[in-house]
Amino acid sequence: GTTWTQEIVDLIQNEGDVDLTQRAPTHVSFPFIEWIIPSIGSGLEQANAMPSPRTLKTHLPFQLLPPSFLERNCQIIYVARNPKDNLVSYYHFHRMNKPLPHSTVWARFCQRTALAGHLEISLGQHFHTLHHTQRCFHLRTVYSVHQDMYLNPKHEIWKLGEFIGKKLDGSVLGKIVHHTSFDVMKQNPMANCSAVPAEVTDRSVSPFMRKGAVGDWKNHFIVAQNERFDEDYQRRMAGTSLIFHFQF
Ligand SMILES: Nc1ncnc2c1ncn2[C@@H]1O[C@H](COP(=O)(O)OS(=O)(=O)O)[C@@H](OP(=O)(O)O)[C@H]1O
Repeated sequence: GTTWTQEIVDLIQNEGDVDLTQRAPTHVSFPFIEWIIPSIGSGLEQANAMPSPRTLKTHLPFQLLPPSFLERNCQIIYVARNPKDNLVSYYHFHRMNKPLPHSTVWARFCQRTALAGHLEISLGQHFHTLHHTQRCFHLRTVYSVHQDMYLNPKHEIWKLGEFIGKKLDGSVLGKIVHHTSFDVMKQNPMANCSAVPAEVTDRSVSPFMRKGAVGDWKNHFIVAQNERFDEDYQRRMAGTSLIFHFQF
């Protein structure tokens, strides 16, 4: 849901002006701070060259964020997704992302990443939500949860607007809902990640915007994987107030 949220935030900041959000691909408008791609450069340098206020992207877990994020009282939009759907999406992302360790077989990916806790995936532990919810209760943080955006996009976009400090009227809200719907975004070359260089992604293996659905995990997990996952989930997420629903 990160790219989705980025497009929503861009439209909120530009008060629904679609032409303005077409100025550049997402990774150019929003520096991805831990990203270094030879043909694009370093996200950190890109961020440093930008005037404030800047909107940045990171996949770093909370404890690895630069301390200035807290010292300077940055606003944080934390994007989370039902971890089963997230794992499935990640699996397909790994298949099409050339620099990442290749894992062609779902059963192996599922076993090694989520269940055995190996750091085979690019961004470390699959569950970093717990750390986050425990540590930043008092910070300027809002949660943007994929399934909530999917089920009630208008409300979630309104909520993000309030957080950012933009009052969105009904027509702007409707416009943002439309332009950030899966089908419209998938056709938008500035928002669908098709501008990411071919040295990084091979979209012939799997498109970046693949399904965007809630509940696709049911097409991948077998019963035993699901049971193991549930056990792990209970253990790792005990104590967090963030609730995901799996029954779709
Ligand atoms: N508009 C919209 N609606 C619904 N879903 C959307 C949308 N935009 C992106 N997506 C889905 O988000 C998944 C990619 O996640 P991220 O953007 O977080 O990936 S990234 O790590 O930041 O590159 C990936 O999910 P899957 O399709 O399930 O693989 C995208 O399709």
